[in-house]
Amino acid sequence: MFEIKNLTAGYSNESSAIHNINISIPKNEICSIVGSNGAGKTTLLKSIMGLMPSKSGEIIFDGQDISKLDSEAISQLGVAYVPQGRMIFPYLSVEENLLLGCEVRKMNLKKALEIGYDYFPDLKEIRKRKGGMLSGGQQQQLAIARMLVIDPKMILLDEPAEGIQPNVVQEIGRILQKIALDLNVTVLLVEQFVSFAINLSQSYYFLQGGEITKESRVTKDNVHSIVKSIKL
Ligand SMILES: Nc1ncnc2c1ncn2[C@@H]1O[C@H](COP(=O)(O)OP(=O)(O)OP(=O)(O)O)[C@@H](O)[C@H]1O
Repeated sequence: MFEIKNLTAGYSNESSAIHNINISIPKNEICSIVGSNGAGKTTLLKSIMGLMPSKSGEIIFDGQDISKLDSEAISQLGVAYVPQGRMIFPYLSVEENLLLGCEVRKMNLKKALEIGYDYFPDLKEIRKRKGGMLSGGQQQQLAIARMLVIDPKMILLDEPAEGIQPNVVQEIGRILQKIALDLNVTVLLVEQFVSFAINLSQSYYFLQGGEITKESRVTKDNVHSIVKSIKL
């Protein structure tokens, strides 16, 4: 179980971008945080990842409070983060981008590439292409594959559907479900593309003005009513 308890964080002493956030995600499930521009989605992910200090609260990963750890220590524990914009290195090839992650974790390079290409076979076809020449969908696939090769326990994704064609988005969603199931990875994604995110997830939270205003498990029976009820 991944848990956030009463988390408050912000960019100045006077105000907070996220207030009193409580979230729990069972192991190997996919959870979405949906919210409009400025709701606090990126702030939440950065707080989890140790990229901005929290003011109060706890973040429990694998039974340990990680809220005071730095980002290096958090990634060593197995939490991987794909930021908005994906951070693909434009002058490196697809394969070089993939191998960069391995350097950090001292992985077996051949095995790491096999895992990446296994889940994203299209990337193998274009492995010599420079990162800057890829489409948005290919970049997102590469960013997720780069996380996979370092054998994460949890993946945080900031708006993975942004700027990507609907059919490619659906394909990425399908692969994320497979990754969570096959590799025992917990996935937390933040999104504005509500139907994509909710359909992919076992639970969701609605973030408005830095606070959670709605939350629920997602089932086959309630998925459509949840999607209809959220207006960004
Ligand atoms: N570096 C910063 N300094 C000061 N305030 C910031 C900073 N980054 C974000 N904010 C503010 O914090 C609040 C939450 O922003 P955040 O980027 O977390 O929202 P978001 O939901 O990710 O939005 P978007 O979908 O546009 O990326 C907003 O009011 C924003 O203006």
